[in-house]
Amino acid sequence: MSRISSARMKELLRVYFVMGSANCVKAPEDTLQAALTGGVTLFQFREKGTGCREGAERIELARRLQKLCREHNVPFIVNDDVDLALEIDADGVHVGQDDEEAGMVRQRIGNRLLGISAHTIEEAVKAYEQGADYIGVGPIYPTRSKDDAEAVQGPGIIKAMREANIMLPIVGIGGITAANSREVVEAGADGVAVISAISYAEDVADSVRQLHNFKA
Ligand SMILES: Cc1ncc(COP(=O)(O)OP(=O)(O)O)c(N)n1
Ligand SMILES: Cc1ncsc1CCOP(=O)(O)O
Ligand SMILES: [Mg+2]
Repeated sequence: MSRISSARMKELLRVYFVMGSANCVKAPEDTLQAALTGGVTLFQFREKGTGCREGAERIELARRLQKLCREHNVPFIVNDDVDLALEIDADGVHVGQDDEEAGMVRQRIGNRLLGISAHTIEEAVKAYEQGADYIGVGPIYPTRSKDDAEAVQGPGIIKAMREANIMLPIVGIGGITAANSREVVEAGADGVAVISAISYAEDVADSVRQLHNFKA
């Protein structure tokens, strides 16, 4: 299998659900099942934070969520943990600036999907050189889901990246809801990555459907 095309990656980024057990009101399997029914296009297993699963329990949870994604043909991305991604044969990995060096991650994962967090134009250029298939840019708006998040930048950072000729697929993240997703895409993002607007929604499937409405 060769590297994913930029066009296909952009389609997958449309509504990207990021989740771990710390983000769920119900069982993570139930939350993900509802989100898949609603039409998420990509999923990231981000098992961190208070009370998160560890060791064998973490791997078993990853496998159960991966199975659900496979049943819906939705690629399964692992946050931070390259060893776990390789162990369970995940579809890809997402790493940030403080994680394992992204160029090394690219070598380790072959043609699997690689997402890299970028907060500046310089980091976006470097992510391209390191072999990113997409960059995650944020927090765009204030978020309660990441204690160590960088400063909020607004959609303007995505516009600035596009004006600087960053052509990589971009997903905005941080505080994104159905009410503000359109301005993120209008700034140049190909899609939105979301934790709480999906995982804490009263009707999870419907929250995903609403997040799809940023384009006609
Ligand atoms: C799609 C997407 N974009 C950005 C991030 C943040 O990654 P990182 O900066 O490594 O922070 P953690 O998520 O690991 O706490 C992401 N996870 N996904
Ligand atoms: C993982 C991550 N990276 C930047 S902001 C963020 C948290 C996004 O969560 P929410 O969609 O609940 O604001
Ligand atoms: Mg990380």
